[in-house]
Amino acid sequence: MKIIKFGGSSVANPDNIRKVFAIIQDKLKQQEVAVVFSAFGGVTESLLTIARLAREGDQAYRDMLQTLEEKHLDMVRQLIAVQNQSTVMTFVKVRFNELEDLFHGIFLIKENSARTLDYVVSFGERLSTFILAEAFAAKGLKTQFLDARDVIRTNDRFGQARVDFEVTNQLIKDYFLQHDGIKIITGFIASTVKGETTTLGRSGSDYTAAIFAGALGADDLEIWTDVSGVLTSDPKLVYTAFTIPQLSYNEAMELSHFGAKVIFPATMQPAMKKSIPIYIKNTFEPANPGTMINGEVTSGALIKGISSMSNISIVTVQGAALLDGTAGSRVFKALSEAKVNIVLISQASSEHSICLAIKTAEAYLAKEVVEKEFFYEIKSGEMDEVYLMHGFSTIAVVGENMKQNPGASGRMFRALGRNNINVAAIAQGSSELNISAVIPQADLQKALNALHEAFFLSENKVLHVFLVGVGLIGKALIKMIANQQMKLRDSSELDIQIHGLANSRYMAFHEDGFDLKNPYELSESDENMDLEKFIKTMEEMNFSNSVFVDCTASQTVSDAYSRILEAKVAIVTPNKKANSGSMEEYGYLRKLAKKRGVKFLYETNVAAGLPVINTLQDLMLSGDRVIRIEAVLSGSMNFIFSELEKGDPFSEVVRVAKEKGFTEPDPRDDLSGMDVARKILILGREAEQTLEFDDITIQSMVPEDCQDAASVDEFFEKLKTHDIEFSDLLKAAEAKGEKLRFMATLENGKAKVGLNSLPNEHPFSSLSGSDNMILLTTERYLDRPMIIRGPGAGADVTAAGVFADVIRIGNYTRE
Ligand SMILES: Nc1ncnc2c1ncn2[C@@H]1O[C@H](COP(=O)(O)OP(=O)(O)O)[C@@H](O)[C@H]1O
Ligand SMILES: N[C@@H](CC(=O)OP(=O)(O)O)C(=O)O
Repeated sequence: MKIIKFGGSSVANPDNIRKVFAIIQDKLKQQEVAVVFSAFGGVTESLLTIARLAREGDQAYRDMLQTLEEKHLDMVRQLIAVQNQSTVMTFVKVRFNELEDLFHGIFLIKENSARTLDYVVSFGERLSTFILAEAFAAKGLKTQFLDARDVIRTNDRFGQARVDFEVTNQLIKDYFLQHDGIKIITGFIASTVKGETTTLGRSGSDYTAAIFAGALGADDLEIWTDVSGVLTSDPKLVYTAFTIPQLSYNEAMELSHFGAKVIFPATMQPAMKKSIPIYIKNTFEPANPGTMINGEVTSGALIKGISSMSNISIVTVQGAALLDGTAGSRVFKALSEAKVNIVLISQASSEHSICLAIKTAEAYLAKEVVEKEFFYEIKSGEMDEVYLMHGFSTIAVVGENMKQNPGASGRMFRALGRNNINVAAIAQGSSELNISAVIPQADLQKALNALHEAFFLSENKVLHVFLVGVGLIGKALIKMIANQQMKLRDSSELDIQIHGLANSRYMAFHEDGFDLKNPYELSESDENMDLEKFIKTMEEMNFSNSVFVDCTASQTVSDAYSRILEAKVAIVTPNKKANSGSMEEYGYLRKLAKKRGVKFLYETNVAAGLPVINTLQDLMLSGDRVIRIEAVLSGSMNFIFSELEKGDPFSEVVRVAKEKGFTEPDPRDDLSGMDVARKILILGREAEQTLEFDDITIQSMVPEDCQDAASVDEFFEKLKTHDIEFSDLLKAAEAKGEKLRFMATLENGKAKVGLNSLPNEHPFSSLSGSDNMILLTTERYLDRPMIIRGPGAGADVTAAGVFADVIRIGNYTRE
């Protein structure tokens, strides 16, 4: 004998039901089965809402009831041929007439007790199961509709009744002996000895199925739902969750107790007692093996799954009175008598306070009953008033292997801490089957994903990128990530996803990550760019391992860095603005990044993708000291002064440089030396020197009268009048066998930027085109300085440098 249960999601509509019937028919080919059904998806919830509206005197309950009746009649029409419909139609209508009377009564007396509500919701399973039994019988199979109230006896704890197994098991066995046909059984509902309707707790149909399996000594029990088994985490919150092939009864119980809704915790007891295996299967993917739950404890992964529960409040009971040995038990007794469920308990060894996680809906009742119990102690000041805090979730990592293998709690709290998630309370069962924590509800999804990554995907780190500035560099970066995505996944176990994109006008987001193979083009159909909103959305998406990539040259964007780092989001940028501002800001950003445990990387601030900043940082970290930095840091200036040697006039060379795209649109931005000054400022700071921009001596290459030229054309006209001066400079250098190079120097804490005449043997003299070159003279590299040379500008090399920084973040965040 096999017991199969189909949940509300499996019977939510006629299409699903046809799949369910196919599964049952398939099973029947192999062995005898009995089937347990829940109410049609969403019906229990609707009945509870209608009852609430009626109690509140809201007439809207009538329309909702009508809609619900229509839904059931429609099921009959769609599942059963017209000629066989009448009995079922009558059954449905009679039940809805009764419901109408019932709700009218609630409407009049404005009361719906737990007893009434149990009766109300029982209609869900009674209606669905009767309709399904008739529809199945119409296929020519002998069926037997069984209202479980006839065989499951419980106490009168309405809403969450306890089963009297002795009586129930006998009644079930007798019923099965006395009745033929395939039993089609209502889940969830039962009755007291007096015949009052009770329920087994929300989602209790799984339990019904287990009760039947236990009573009949079934070979196995199958729970069919809308997911392929118990997953490592709720797939609605963790997209990378995957099916756990096998769980022990204890592990399954623990996961479900802490919120894995896929199976009802109590289900395990009757099955466990008789060692009946439970299979969790997917109605919409029947071939998937799903999860098997049995008595075995398998070795392997440190934990099996992570579950969570929302709408939790923290109830703190505190005061000297608790030091008295009996006070703790008084707290729990008071709560138990009031039927308040405690999700988690945490008590410091001082025993001075107890912290309880309780569903918010029950928290006020908890406060009330505990304060009543300790009325005199509170009055005398031996105990504080019970303190409530709302807006929390519990999160639990579960697995029997934690017993033998230490390290689970370290990994759990490291992952939470790294993602800036505050832990309000912690508990670890003495069985070491679970470690649970209470965290702010707003951080739940982030926490689940961070833990999931830390425990299951540590080989595959996911980085969530938010890219501002989809210009030349930004576009090149997206292309590079797209080309490398597979390789990074396979060889570096790094998964990079882009969730936010913005240019100066528009912005767009993608929860699952943009498809990089077909790059997304921002357009007017997207939202207008609003940096505040961009950052807010990034914060709300609340991913673990988020990286903000700034490929703009904007001061406004760099002004937001502190806020971004504060939110524990890493930053990667070629934008020099933040690092070339005040020394105070430079220091602050570094301190903040360190404090928040995230990286701020900007290798491309200087010389594009050339490894200058990383090299400097490594030298400093390893104890070297910089004596001198000499550098050609402007590709455009180098192009201009090396081209000048060919004999063309200065203004003409500058014009060609502009036409080739080597200069800024207004070449004065390069000729002024300001950009080079910013770069040497940053290098100086990386060399641990305290430098402000104003400390730098800058020799501008823009003649004074050209500075005020209103347009670029006018500038070129005026520049012509200075061609002679530049050719004289060149001639003077050549006469000495030297070359002109525009360079930056830092020595003895002084930085300067300007044109130098250098001997032919100087490394800079060999530089041509738009290359950059940096000479680092340090205590270790004293006789022969370290030379870094290569293309120092261009979208591709800069994007490559940004990409390398992003990958570096992936490696930093790895455990
Ligand atoms: N660890 C988990 N594994 C699988 N599903 C989970 C888990 N945690 C929560 N769930 C949720 O449980 C749902 C199935 O439970 P439920 O809706 O009660 O199903 P049914 O209607 O079949 O009884 C899934 O759709 C899923 O969102
Ligand atoms: N219908 C009941 C019982 C149940 O178990 O439903 P489901 O199998 O859809 O979770 C409820 O919603 O609580």
